[in-house]
This record gives sequence, structure tokens and C-alpha cells, in this order.
Amino acid sequence: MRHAYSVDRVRAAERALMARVPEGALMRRAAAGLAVVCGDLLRRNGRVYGSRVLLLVGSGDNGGDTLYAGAALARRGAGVRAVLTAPDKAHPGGRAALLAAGGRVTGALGDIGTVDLVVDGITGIGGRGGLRPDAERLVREATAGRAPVLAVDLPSGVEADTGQVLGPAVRADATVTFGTYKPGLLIDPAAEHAGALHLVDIGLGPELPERPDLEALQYADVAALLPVPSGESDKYRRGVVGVAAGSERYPGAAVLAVAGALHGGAGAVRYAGPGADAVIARFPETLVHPGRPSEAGRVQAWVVGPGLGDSSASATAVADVLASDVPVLVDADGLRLMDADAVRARTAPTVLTPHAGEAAALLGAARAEVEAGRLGAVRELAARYRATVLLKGSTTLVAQDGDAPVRVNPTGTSWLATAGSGDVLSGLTGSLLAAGLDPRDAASVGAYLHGLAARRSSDGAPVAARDVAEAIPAAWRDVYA
Ligand SMILES: NC(=O)C1=CN([C@@H]2O[C@H](COP(=O)(O)OP(=O)(O)OC[C@H]3O[C@@H](n4cnc5c(N)ncnc54)[C@H](O)[C@@H]3O)[C@@H](O)[C@H]2O)[C@@H](O)CC1
Ligand SMILES: Nc1ncnc2c1ncn2[C@@H]1O[C@H](COP(=O)(O)OP(=O)(O)O)[C@@H](O)[C@H]1O
Ligand SMILES: [K+]
Repeated sequence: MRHAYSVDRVRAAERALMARVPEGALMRRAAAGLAVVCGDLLRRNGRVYGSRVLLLVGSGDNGGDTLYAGAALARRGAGVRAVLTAPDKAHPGGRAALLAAGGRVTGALGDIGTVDLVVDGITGIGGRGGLRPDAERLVREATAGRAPVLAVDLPSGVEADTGQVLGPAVRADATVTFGTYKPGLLIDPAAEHAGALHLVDIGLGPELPERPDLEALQYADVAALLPVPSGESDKYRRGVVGVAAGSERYPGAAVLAVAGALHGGAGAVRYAGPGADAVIARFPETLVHPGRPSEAGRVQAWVVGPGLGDSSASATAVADVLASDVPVLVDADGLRLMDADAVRARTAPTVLTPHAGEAAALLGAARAEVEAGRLGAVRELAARYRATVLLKGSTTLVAQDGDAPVRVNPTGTSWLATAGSGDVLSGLTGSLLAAGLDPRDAASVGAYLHGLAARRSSDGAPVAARDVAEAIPAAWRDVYA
């Protein structure tokens, strides 16, 4: 599991650790780790000795880390120049170390044409509200060349706790972060500014609380959660998932949701609705019923919503499913048709899977607001609907009502932004629910496999939703291996 902690908790842990170690030890550890990554980057296109490194140094400890790392590079023969945003406030120890190692300190940027690496040490966890105008100008000019940009702790200007980008911010090729990930490194739009992530251990682990603010499943976590049949299993014990999706107008949504559901670990898929003929033509293994969900037979979880359209029959299907006593996943048109009180009154789990536009409609906000502040939006929805909420998009987040950490999905590709791929995800996730995963696990494992399947089937080229569904078994095998 990859964890992220908010700034307050990072600072509290740092205070506890600092009380136990010699003064300056943490900054030395951070700077040493930073210098190693700088060295690796420089060696990719040459070597450290004789290379030219430009440090952008702010007035806090983020600048201090950067100056000490610059000193280490200067000792290895790099030509290191530091531009200070506030010369009288730069970290005195770091500045002295750089000068003693033969580095230079200036107030002006000078020629950037020959620079091999730009290190952004303007702000870390102490930065707020985007870069100030003078820092913004410096960053713009310093990063106009071809040299890679490495951010220290965080790309300066992004919000560490939320992933918001409230003003101008550094765009880095890579970020070296200390002690633990911060939420902003994992959530777009800030995550897009961070590039490749490197975590440097400074000994903070034992001081951090057990429960992170954010977590990301890794291969091994997902493998441990996948429902795998045993000798005792039969199709009913593995769970039956019901799919209430599609309409005369959108029969394809029914087919795609069923395609996802067939690959999610349930033992059987029941389909209820007007797309029965289309479903059976494509997937003869489906148990179909042309009428309402409550008459379709017993299931262990329902998926309702994709392609339902607006008819009275679709409203009935949503109400039917919400009245059931099994876990329910509501997606797409179902999110519009559902009665909020009926959702809140449910005793079995409910999973809502909106994209940003649907989330905005549920919150009475603008879509852009949701996209800019995903973490706040997903938490708010989970609390309002007393549900598990999977917010789709460039960063998929899963939040549950209560204080469990929010999950951020590490897989996926922007090629997933294609019609129908959400239908596949809802079927897949519903199938995991029917197989017995708890709602938070089902949603995060569903998103993980879906993203991996998309990457596998895309491999850098456009994909269609059905390609994603077909690649789910390969993604499953990847994880399980
Ligand atoms: N606290 C610790 O024990 C450790 C901290 N470390 C480093 O220290 C950093 C935190 O240091 P600080 O708390 O001094 O804070 P920062 O260095 O992140 O930033 C604070 C400084 O930036 C200025 N600033 C704030 N917002 C700005 C903006 N929008 N534009 C331009 N300047 C702005 C402030 O005036 C302040 O002087 C971490 O990110 C990390 O890099 C590491 O050395 C590891 C140990
Ligand atoms: N920019 C993006 N980067 C990564 N994944 C994305 C992006 N945009 C959308 N997705 C993913 O693509 C899928 C689209 O789902 P959805 O919006 O419901 O589409 P549809 O309704 O057409 O099925 C979701 O899994 C979502 O997370
Ligand atoms: K920084």
C-alpha cells in the first residue's frame, strides 16, 4: 500500500522525530536522498562531474534541502548555481554549505542555455495559494530551456493536502518527496505537475499515525483481495450479480455492463431490462429477464444505471434495486433517477460511481469545481449520501462515509476517456461486490483492474470500451501472478 499524509500530520511526525535525533539530521537525510536522485538524472545524459545545475531556492526549509543537496553535487564536481527568491531569508546553513563546496549564489537568473538540471526548491509543504508573481516569473524563465526539472518535496505552487492548483505552479519531470507521500502528489491536477515520484526515507515512518489520509492499492494488495473460487465453490456461492442497464435507445450500455460483470469474479450474471435480446446475442451465458429487476430472481449485488435513459420503466428499475437488501452500485442515468432519501435509508451498502459532471449535479456545483477539488468532492458526496463513492476521471478516488482513508487509483490511462468504458467499470465493480468484497474494496479493486486492462489493451493507442472489457482477464492474471 502507498500512503499519503496531510501537512499537519507530517509536521507533527517531524516534530516527534526531531526530538529524538541530532539537530539538522532530517534535513541532512532529505538533502542526501535528493542529491542521489539529482545524480541519477544527470548521469542519464552525461555525468555529474562538469554538469551544470541550477537551484531555485525559496525562503524556507524546502530551499534548505535544495542548498544542501546542491553542496553535495558541487563536491562531486558539478557547477552549481543557486538563485534565491529572497536572498536575506535563504537557509543560512544551506547557503554556507553550498558556498563552501564551491557553488555560487546569485539573485539573477543569468543564462539558462547550458543548464543540465533545474531543481525546484521554492516551496514544499509550507507553500500556499500558488506561486507569488516574482517566483512565478523566475520559474517561467528558468524552465523555458530543455533541462529536466526536479521538484523538491512537492512542485512549488501546488496544494499539498488537496491536489488543487490554485495559481501558477512548477511542472516537474520528477519529484523527490521526503518521509511520506502527500495527497497532492497523488491527485490531479497537482499530481500531473509532479512527474515521476521518488520517496526518500528520512525515518519518519514510526512517527506517522497508523491511518493515512489517502492510500493507493499496489499489486500485492489487489491480489490479496481478488475473489478466487475454491473446491467448495459453485456458481451461486461465488455470487450472482444483477445488471439493470440499457434501454431501447441505448442497448449497448447493457452489453458493456454485462461484459464487465462477466469478468469480475461473480459466478453468474443476471440481466433485467429491455436490452435482454442484445445481451443474450452477445453473451449467451447471461441469465436474462426482460422485465423489472425485482422479478428477475435472487442476486447478491445489483448494478443499476448505465444507459437507462429517462423512461418511467427506468425510474422503476432504479427504485426497485434501491429497495433490495443487497449491495447496490448506481451509475450514470441511475444517479439522476435515484431518490436521495432512498439511498440514505438503505441498510445494505450503496456504491455511487459518478464522473465529474454527474458528481457536480449531485453536489449542485460546477463540473470544473469538482475537477479542481476532487478530494473534497468525493468526501462530501460520501457523507451526504452515506455511501461509498467512486469519483471517476483523470484521478479516480474512492471515499466511504466515515473516517476510512480515501483510496486513490494508481492505474489507468487517459485513453479510458472513451464512450462506454464507465459501463464496463460498473459491471466489473458490481461483480466484485456480488463476490463478497466490501464496497470500498470492490470499488478500488474494480478501478485498479479496469485501469490496468485499459493500459494493457491500449498500449499507447486508442481503445474502445469492449477492448477494455476483453483485457480484464489479462489484467487479473497480471495482478495474480
Ligand atoms: N520540517 C522538517 O523537519 C523537514 C522539512 N523538510 C523540508 O522543509 C519543507 C517545509 O519547510 P517550511 O516549513 O520552511 O516551508 P517551505 O520551505 O515549504 O515554504 C515556506 C516559505 O515559502 C514562502 N512561501 C509560501 N508560500 C509561497 C508562495 N505561494 N510563493 C512563494 N513563496 C511562498 C514562505 O514565505 C516561507 O518562507 C518541506 O517541504 C521539506 O522540503 C525536510 O528538510 C525534511 C525535514
Ligand atoms: N482523463 C482521464 N484519464 C484517465 N481516465 C479517465 C480520464 N477520463 C475518464 N477516465 C476514465 O474513463 C472512464 C469513463 O467513464 P464514464 O465517464 O462513465 O464514461 P461512459 O459513461 O461513456 O461509460 C472512467 O473509468 C474514468 O475514470
Ligand atoms: K519544491
